[in-house]
Formats: sequence, structure tokens, C-alpha cells
Amino acid sequence: MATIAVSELTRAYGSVLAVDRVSFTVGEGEIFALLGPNGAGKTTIVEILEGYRSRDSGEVQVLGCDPASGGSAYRARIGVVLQSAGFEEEFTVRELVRLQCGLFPRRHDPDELIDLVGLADKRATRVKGLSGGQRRRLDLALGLAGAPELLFLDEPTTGFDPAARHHAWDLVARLRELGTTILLTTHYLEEAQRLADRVGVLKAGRLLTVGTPDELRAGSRLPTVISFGLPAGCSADGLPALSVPPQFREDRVRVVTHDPLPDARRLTEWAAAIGTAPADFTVAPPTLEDAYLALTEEPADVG
Ligand SMILES: Nc1ncnc2c1ncn2[C@@H]1O[C@H](COP(=O)(O)OP(=O)(O)OP(=O)(O)O)[C@@H](O)[C@H]1O
Repeated sequence: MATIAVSELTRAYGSVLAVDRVSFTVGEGEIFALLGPNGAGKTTIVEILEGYRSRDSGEVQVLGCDPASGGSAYRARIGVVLQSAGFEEEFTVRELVRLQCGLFPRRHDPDELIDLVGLADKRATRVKGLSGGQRRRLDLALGLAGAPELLFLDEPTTGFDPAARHHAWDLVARLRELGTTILLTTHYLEEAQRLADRVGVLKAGRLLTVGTPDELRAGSRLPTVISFGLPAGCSADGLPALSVPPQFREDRVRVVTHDPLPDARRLTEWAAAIGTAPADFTVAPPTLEDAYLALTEEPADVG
């Protein structure tokens, strides 16, 4: 049975149709990322799934319950990590985590949880002495306090430096290993590519597509870009025939191709024949971000 099953979910605020007949499922142990531009409807969907917001129509089942009527028993089974939880600044990390763990019947050991989120050396630090990234780790510890079967992560690494972001990604990977199902929202496409088993892309309340990051990249039909520096003494005329005319930018050549393999083969054979390796030869297939931008920048499908 799916951990989350949403069918034809609809929610309007006055004349704004924030969520328009959205359907998707999330399997047990899966990491699912909801993506979409500002105002696409992500928060509305997540809050309906958490049981904090009502819906106008559609079916929603989460952990076998309807969140609208699940009450506190339902909410004890989920973990919610918000973007900016307000903390009691005078509490220490350990005090806050212990208090939060005490609220749940099924709970983590507070000290293990502090270790898990990488705050072991900040156990006795007051919240007011934590950096922004450390506060986000504390957010995560508090969201995990009830050993949730399902975790909602709302933009978990916004404001993180690169090292803290990688640490958070490792942590999510460990949670996956522990079997936690995760619904993630993020504006970082690299984060979705790294973490999500599947992603759903929303725009103006409609779910445009659902698939694995690789399926979305392949489905985008965007070209691959082969680029390299022209070796000294070589002219553009000497390049082999390719599936498309190459473009020249300063001293670099760009081949924007839907047929990358034969083009790359011709170019490497050409390089071998002239005996000089082109500088910084790269083959860049479309990224999830490219596919996402192509999808969300298309005119809206009305109907
Ligand atoms: N309480 C509310 N009252 C009126 N309109 C709302 C309310 N909450 C959201 N909306 C509108 O519903 C739409 C969807 O908003 P929502 O917050 O779900 O989007 P989002 O995808 O989470 O955006 P973001 O990426 O900016 O967080 C937007 O047009 C927003 O203005």
C-alpha cells in the first residue's frame, strides 16, 4: 500500500485555484520531491497531507488515514521540518531535543538524535549561540523526535553553505537507509536530483509530470552540449563533419546536438588524427534543472 495516495486533490483560496486536480502516490521508503515555481501549490499540498489545511475535494490517504480526520494520533506518526521554526533561545540543544522527544509516545533517544544530525559538539550550546545552518540541523532533529514513519522536509537546505548542504544530503540518505519515507520540497534541482527517487513538477496548481529525475531529463528531449578549446594552430575549417554546425565562442567550440555519441566519436577520432588533445573536452547532457526550466517555462496548459 502506498504511504501517500492523492487523487484529484483540489483546493482554492477565493478565486485562486492553488491546487487543481492533483494525483500522485509515494511508496513506502521512497523519497519524493515536489518541485515548482513560487506559488505553484507545494505548501498547500504538503499542509493538506500534514492535516493542517483543509481541501475542497479529492481523496487523500496518508499512512492509511485521512489527514483531515486523523487528529493527534495521525500527527504523532509524521515528522514535519519547517523552514523557520521559532525556538526558545535560552534552551540548550539537548534540553530542546529532550523536551520534543518527550511529546511523542514512539520516540528517538535524544542524544542519538543529536549525534545523527551532527550537533554532538553543540549539545550544551544555547540556541542563541547556533549558526543558521546549525539551527536547521536542530529543526531536523526536532522533526525526527517522534521517530516518524513519514517525514515532511520543507526546503531543508535553504541558506546552507555547500559543506552544510552536503552534510544534510548525507543525513537524508541515512534516513532513507533507516526506511523513513520522505516528502521533500525544494527549489534546488541538484538537491532533487541527488536525493529524490521520483519528483513531481507543479505549475499553477497542476501537476505537470511525475517521474524519476533521469526520466524527466530523458523526456525533456533537450540537446547535449559538447564543448572544447580549439587546439593551437587548428582552424574551424579543420573540424570533422558533425550532425549540427558547431558554434564558436571566443576560443571554445560548442556542439549542441541531439546525437552526442556519433559527434563525440568523430571529434575524438579527429583529435587522435591531428595528435593534439582539445583542451577541457566536456560532454554535458541536460540536467534536471534544464528539464525543469523547459517544463515550467512552457505556456500553461489550460483545461
Ligand atoms: N492562505 C492563503 N490565502 C490566499 N491565498 C493563498 C493562501 N496560501 C496560498 N495562497 C495562494 O495559493 C497559491 C499556492 O501557494 P503555495 O504557498 O501553496 O505555493 P508554493 O508552491 O508553496 O510557493 P513557494 O515556492 O513560494 O513557497 C499561490 O497563488 C498563493 O498566493
